[in-house]
Amino acid sequence: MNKKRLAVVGATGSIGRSTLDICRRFPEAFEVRALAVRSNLKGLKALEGEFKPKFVVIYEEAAARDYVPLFDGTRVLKGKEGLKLLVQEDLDHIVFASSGTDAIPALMTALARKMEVSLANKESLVVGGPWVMETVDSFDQLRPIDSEHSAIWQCLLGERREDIEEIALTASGGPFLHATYEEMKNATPEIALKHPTWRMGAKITIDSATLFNKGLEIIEACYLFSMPLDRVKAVVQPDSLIHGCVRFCDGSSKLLLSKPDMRIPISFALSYPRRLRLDEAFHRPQITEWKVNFLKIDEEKFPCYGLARRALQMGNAYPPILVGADEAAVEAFLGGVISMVDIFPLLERTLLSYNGPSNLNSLEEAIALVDFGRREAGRLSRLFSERR
Ligand SMILES: NC(=O)C1=CN([C@@H]2O[C@H](COP(=O)(O)OP(=O)(O)OC[C@H]3O[C@@H](n4cnc5c(N)ncnc54)[C@H](OP(=O)(O)O)[C@@H]3O)[C@@H](O)[C@H]2O)C=CC1
Ligand SMILES: CC(=O)[C@@H](O)[C@H](O)COP(=O)(O)O
Ligand SMILES: [Mn+2]
Repeated sequence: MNKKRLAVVGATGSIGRSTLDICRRFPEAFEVRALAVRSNLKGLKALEGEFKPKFVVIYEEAAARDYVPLFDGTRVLKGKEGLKLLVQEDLDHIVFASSGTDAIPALMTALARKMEVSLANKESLVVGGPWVMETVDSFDQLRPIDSEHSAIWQCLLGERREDIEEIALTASGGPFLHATYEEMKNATPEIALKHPTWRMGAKITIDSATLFNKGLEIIEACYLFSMPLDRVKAVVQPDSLIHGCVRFCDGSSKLLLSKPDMRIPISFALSYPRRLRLDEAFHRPQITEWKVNFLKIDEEKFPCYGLARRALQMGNAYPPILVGADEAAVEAFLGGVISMVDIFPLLERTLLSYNGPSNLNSLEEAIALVDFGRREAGRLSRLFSERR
């Protein structure tokens, strides 16, 4: 079997490390040729030592100046240009596991070059869904890693589009599933960062606590599977054992169940159409341990979920604004500037402050609106904090 030559963008993060763990376990299947990070030089150095990539990309140019590669042969690329150049190299597959929106141009280049892509980064689809999807060549070129989307993708294998009635994503409900409003208002970042079922980066963990993550995932699913909003739902499944469900026109439903471990959807994206034999470290839940318990999302308690759905209905300009606004809002919460319950009004007011066209014509305009959302929510969060 030829080894798949991989690049991992966001190599030092939660998804990046899980991806590299799969590469570590299957050295006969994968060769790690390129690693990209934002600024974590220490983490990158350790990975360079282990995987000996041909080149590394450091997005923050100031940080890149201090990087002395371990091996003479390692090429160091920098900044935006570096990320774009990564796609030019001799690769079979790129994993987009970075946070934020910086890697969208590289994703577009990879897709346009018909390369295989595994996508964890949900912001790319929420911001650029229409343009990303029109560049995708085939069902298996863009392979979702986000657990719910991987589940739906797997449920759809071998099915006809016109037979799908409804798609349902599951939500864990986050750490505040049973909390009161007062408890959420007084929650410290430390409490909000304690996710009940998944270990993830800080930004997505806070999004899970407000259920904004599920709102983003609804938008991600609508674009990815080309489904109208009224046929894409989310339900709470507190154990995170079931990740997604598709209901078909004959009354049958398919569910995908696995232990909550991101290495499982990652391995499927990397090895599709094969499956890798993951060892007992992945503890397959026994059938008698399965709990098929679902709850409705409490939209009053978690208004960020509905706000994201509304944003998609309002036009393709609004999801990018929300993405930028939420980055600023989560940063303000983690920095102690606002309370967790301020995140919703901050996002809503940022959306309302936009008075440009509801529908955009280009990806560049969408990316510009992420910046608008970030700036506007940053400004509003300072006002919120003065009033506290
Ligand atoms: N964690 C999870 O289980 C899941 C995550 N996702 C999505 O996957 C993405 C990553 O999440 P997660 O792994 O939790 O995030 P982390 O915060 O753990 O890691 C982010 C990674 O992205 C890198 N990065 C950030 N900006 C850039 C850039 N401009 N260029 C190159 N690298 C960059 C960081 O580098 P550095 O270390 O140098 O800062 C780091 O390696 C997000 O979009 C998230 O929504 C989706 C489903 C599940
Ligand atoms: C692992 C994964 O895919 C995350 O996006 C997950 O969905 C977060 O958990 P919540 O269901 O709590 O948002
Ligand atoms: Mn998810």
